[in-house]
Amino acid sequence: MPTMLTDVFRGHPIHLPHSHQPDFTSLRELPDSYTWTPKDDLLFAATPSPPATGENIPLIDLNHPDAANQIGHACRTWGAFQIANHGVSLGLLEDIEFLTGSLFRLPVQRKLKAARSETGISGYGVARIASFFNKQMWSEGFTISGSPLNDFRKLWPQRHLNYCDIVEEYEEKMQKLASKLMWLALSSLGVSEEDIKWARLNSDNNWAQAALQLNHYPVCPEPDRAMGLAAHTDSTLLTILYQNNTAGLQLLRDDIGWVTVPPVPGSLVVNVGDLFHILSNGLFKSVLHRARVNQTRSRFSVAFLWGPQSDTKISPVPKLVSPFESPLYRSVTWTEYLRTKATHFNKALSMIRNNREE
Ligand SMILES: C=C1C[C@]23C[C@@]1(O)CC[C@H]2[C@@]12CCC[C@@](C)(C(=O)O1)[C@H]2[C@@H]3C(=O)O
Ligand SMILES: O=C(O)CCC(=O)C(=O)O
Ligand SMILES: [Fe+2]
Repeated sequence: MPTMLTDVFRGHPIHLPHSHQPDFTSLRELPDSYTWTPKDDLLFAATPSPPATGENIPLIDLNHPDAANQIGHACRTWGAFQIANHGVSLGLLEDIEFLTGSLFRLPVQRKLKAARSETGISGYGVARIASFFNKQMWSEGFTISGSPLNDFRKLWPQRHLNYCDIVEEYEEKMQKLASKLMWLALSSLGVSEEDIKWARLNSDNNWAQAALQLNHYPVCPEPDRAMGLAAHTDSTLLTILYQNNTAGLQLLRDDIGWVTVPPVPGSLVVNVGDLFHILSNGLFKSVLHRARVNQTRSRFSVAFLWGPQSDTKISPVPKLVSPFESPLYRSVTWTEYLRTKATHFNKALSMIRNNREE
């Protein structure tokens, strides 16, 4: 039996201090445990932010006839892009933003009723990657994988069914969009469905798995010394992020440093995850990103983390591997990769990399 995403961490417990979550609104000063220095994260001060160069992440109109090539170029250079005319209605984006806001505005004791367990994937708590850092992040999260019914019933005894409908519709639309984006990006490399039949990544939409990560970054008394979500790559094929109209997401570009993604109302941010980097034999960049916080506005984001069915082996597309070299990576399922990431964090990719003779 393939492991469902909901069971990925069964037998792989991780201890995260959800219950020590402070009441962010009452803090007038940044506690020491929330104060970050370059010692706590080597990338903390990679460059001043925002950078002076004015380089911006591409905004791609999905109705543009050259959208596939623009997406391919963005995946190779930035590992991310924003999209307009994506077909997801403004009403649905507003609904998911409303749901996210009302979830995080609940009293902390209520949120803790749906706390993520040590071996679970779904529920309320700090980011999974928190265990790799000495300092706490200035954020709270809620992960949905599979039906949110049980958790939502605990959070909103009266209104949970409405909210479940919103999540279901949002996931359905995101699933279709993610599949479309993947095929557009692959087509820019000359890869067709026929070329990777073995991976069962066909566009019938029934093969994928996903998690929805709701993030809240409260107003922070000392944003320059705090970290909303520390630098990481996603384990996904693709991640589609909706951010409310408040800046905070930053991408790391090798030669520039941290670049802030400006919120464009109604648009969505897409980033390449580790599995797409593997599938493209390293051509698409799994971009390091993080979230910073600010002193005046609280920020919400909703990440749709999208990957293959759990028993699907992902490996570099043979067409993209030179006949004189071995593929850059060994094959791996999403389950195997998530477990490797849960133990080795940012070393996970290098652990499945093939050693090549130079
Ligand atoms: C499917 C998943 C990807 C994710 C781990 C998870 O099991 C559910 C949450 C996801 C998330 C969201 C915030 C950043 C991240 C690194 C984390 O700690 O939890 C990602 C994980 C990932 O992409 O590896
Ligand atoms: O909130 C953001 O801008 C980033 C969120 C993110 O990276 C994630 O949920 O994986
Ligand atoms: Fe992320």
